[in-house]
Amino acid sequence: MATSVHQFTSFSGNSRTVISEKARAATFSEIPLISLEAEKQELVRQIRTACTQVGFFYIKDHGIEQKLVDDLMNSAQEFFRLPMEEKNDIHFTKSKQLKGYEGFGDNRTESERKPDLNEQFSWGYDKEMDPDQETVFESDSFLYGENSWPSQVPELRTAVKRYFSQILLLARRLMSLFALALDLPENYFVDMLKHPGAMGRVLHYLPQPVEETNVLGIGAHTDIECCTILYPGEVPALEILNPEGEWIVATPIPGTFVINIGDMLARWSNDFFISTVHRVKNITGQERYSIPVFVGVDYETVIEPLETCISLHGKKYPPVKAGDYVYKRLAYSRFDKQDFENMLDQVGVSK
Ligand SMILES: O=C(O)CCC(=O)C(=O)O
Ligand SMILES: [Fe+2]
Repeated sequence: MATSVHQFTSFSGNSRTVISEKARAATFSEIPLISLEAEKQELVRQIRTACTQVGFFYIKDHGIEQKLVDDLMNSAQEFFRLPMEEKNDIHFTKSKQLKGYEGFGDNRTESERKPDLNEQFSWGYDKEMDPDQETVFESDSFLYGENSWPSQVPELRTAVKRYFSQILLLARRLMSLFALALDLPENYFVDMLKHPGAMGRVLHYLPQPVEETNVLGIGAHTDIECCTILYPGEVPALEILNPEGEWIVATPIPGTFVINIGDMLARWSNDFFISTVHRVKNITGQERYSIPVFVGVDYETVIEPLETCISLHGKKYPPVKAGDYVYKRLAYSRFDKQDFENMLDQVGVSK
């Protein structure tokens, strides 16, 4: 049996053994590379294998132009270069939906709540950015609020809109493939992506000391929503925990996105799809930027293990409302215990 250096327990209560703090490079067979232009049945087969065995995969032939990514990266970098006081004008604590700027150490993603060595700019779904928008948009969720944009860099808003609108289309495409991979009707999840609880962010990581694991770009965690569509930039620093308990580096492959399953889809599929533990350890000596988009369903949706996935183990998770689940998780890593509880009271989410 492998010697454990560390035990990692995710928010869902699943526990994983880590056998070494040091990461090694991944081979392609460990993190599959999937072409979205593959023949449909074959594509669904590859997606099912990736989601049930790895929880992470690269996609190519996705149709998103690199220019949209570059424009967003450039304007976000311009924002990050602003003086701290100006960035703090849109500090996330001023937004009920926790959108806007988060400084170094504001976020404590890891279960032991060590501060993350990154700053970030976040936005949420807005129907103006959605090419497939419903004409009627009705929701009682407070999470669909205004985004916080920096007045100093107006092009950031334009670049986000252009990028996010294309990513939303890709998100619906991926979610229909996930439905097929779970033997559900193709539109099963897409019908719950009418005004999806999707959020995007640009992250800026500083280089960190080579063998320091006490401070990480992002501490070990699993993602909250159904899946994440990540543009990982060019700097290799994203590490994923493989079934043997080793950290392996998901090296960026030009022209691809990294897709991973999050806890919402793991819960929905009763852990048939794996929400894989990952972290960012930037020991390259270079600054790093990445753009994850977290794809969640309409915030009103109740998520409960699917009948098609409960035969072996029964239902492993109680039902949760998507918006409550997301908010609780976001607030948990951003506030201390007392403030966290006050925030939940204020927005009416049960503890
Ligand atoms: O920056 C990355 O590569 C990953 C970011 C991440 O894991 C997250 O924001 O949840
Ligand atoms: Fe993540």
